Amino acid sequence: MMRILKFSDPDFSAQLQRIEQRADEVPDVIEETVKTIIADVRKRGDVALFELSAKFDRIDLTVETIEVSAAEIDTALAAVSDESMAGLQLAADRIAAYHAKQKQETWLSTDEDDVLLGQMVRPLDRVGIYVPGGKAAYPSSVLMNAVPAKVAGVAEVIMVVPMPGGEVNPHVLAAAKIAGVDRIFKLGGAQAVAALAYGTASVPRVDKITGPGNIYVAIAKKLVFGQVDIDMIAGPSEILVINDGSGNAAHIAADLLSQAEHDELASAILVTSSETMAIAVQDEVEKQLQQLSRETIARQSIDDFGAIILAEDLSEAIEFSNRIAPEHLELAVDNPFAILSAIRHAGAIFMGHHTPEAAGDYLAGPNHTLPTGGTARFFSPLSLDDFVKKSSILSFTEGGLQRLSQEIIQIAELEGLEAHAKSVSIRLKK
Ligand SMILES: NC(=O)c1ccc[n+]([C@@H]2O[C@H](COP(=O)([O-])OP(=O)(O)OC[C@H]3O[C@@H](n4cnc5c(N)ncnc54)[C@H](O)[C@@H]3O)[C@@H](O)[C@H]2O)c1
Ligand SMILES: N[C@H](CO)Cc1c[nH]c[nH+]1
Ligand SMILES: [Zn+2]
Repeated sequence: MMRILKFSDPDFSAQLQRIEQRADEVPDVIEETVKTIIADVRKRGDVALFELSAKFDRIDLTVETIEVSAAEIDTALAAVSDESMAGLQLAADRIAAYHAKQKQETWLSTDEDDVLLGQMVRPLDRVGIYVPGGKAAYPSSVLMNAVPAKVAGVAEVIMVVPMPGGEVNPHVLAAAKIAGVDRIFKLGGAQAVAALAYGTASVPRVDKITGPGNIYVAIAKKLVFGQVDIDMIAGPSEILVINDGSGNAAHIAADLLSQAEHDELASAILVTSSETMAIAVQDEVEKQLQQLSRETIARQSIDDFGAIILAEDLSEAIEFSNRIAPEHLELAVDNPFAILSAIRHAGAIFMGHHTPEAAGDYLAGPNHTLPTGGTARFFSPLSLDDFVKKSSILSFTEGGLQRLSQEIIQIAELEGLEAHAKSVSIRLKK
């Protein structure tokens, strides 16, 4: 049973601690495993990948089979219905259109006649995208990562996806084809992240790794940061629903379960100012849980990291949500736009009673790769910015340098850096 708690209940603090430490404590236990895996891949390359994939994904890989072949892609495409292809294409088009709006242009400013300044935007050369595939296959995650990379102009997109038991998911490969992924490797978990970060004989080293994954993937990304860039920590899914008593309990329960079914470590929370709604959602969750094929996963997530919280009013609910900084925040209230400005931290905000989180997961357009574990306090959703980098442009005329030279020399002398000062003074007209 999903528990109904008030902020003043002693049980509430205990549950809040579990929820907040979900992202902190587990890594301590698992970090050593991930470190060992990364070190092994660095040292033994492909051989380590073959052994680890056999161990964790029950798949026998060789140099010949580690990469998905053109023939495997053709077989997959033949197995996908026209309707599924059309659905994936619609999603890809909407994601591309949304992300195209995020494009930043190279600019040069001529505010000062004798000094030209600007910023050049360039796509990354090679990006690795992690597509989860342990407990479920995620064609949508292929699109959410690869489409923006291609819109940004990334030359080479390398995808890794685990294929447990050697099973190839045709929809994942179809999504990769639609999105224009360049190469696909049958790798998952920390070993896939390590291969992308350091490169092996088979897997090319990338400049940046993006994409969500389970706790092993999230920690591996954290550990290789610096060797490569990463997007964010996008770990086990989360949803927090703020409700004012309006709306439909069955809809709210369905939205909570839509994230709980991802992972035992997922978190689903309702904060409502209505006791009637709290009880109705509690009943609905129980009813709907029993109908889910992934009931065991969803139930554990609900028991361990779920809660229905009874708030005094909407302000109390919003304050709590800002503390959690959820990956997905649903404002299931009559007038969501009236409270939007009070929301300080959330990966994505779903407004009103007709915007289920699942619409954002699949095809609304915004990215579904979002910060989790409270990191929405400082991380943003995956966006076009993740696939480009910028160079500053500086161009002085002789007169421009003359005009600003005294201050440059002055600051160089303040720092005691003589050669810096001289590099300017040597150019000045006597
Ligand atoms: N935030 C987002 O945008 C987003 C999007 C989609 C999915 N998700 C999340 O991604 C996750 C997907 O998880 P998943 O497990 O289905 O797939 P996954 O691909 O992330 O993880 C599977 C891999 O984990 C590794 N692994 C499993 N058990 C291990 C162990 N004991 N030791 C070492 N390695 C081990 C294996 O190598 C396996 O290949 C879920 O938590 C889901 O909520 C998040
Ligand atoms: N809700 C996930 C992000 O946390 C994304 C996803 C993919 N498929 C279904 N859902
Ligand atoms: Zn989802």
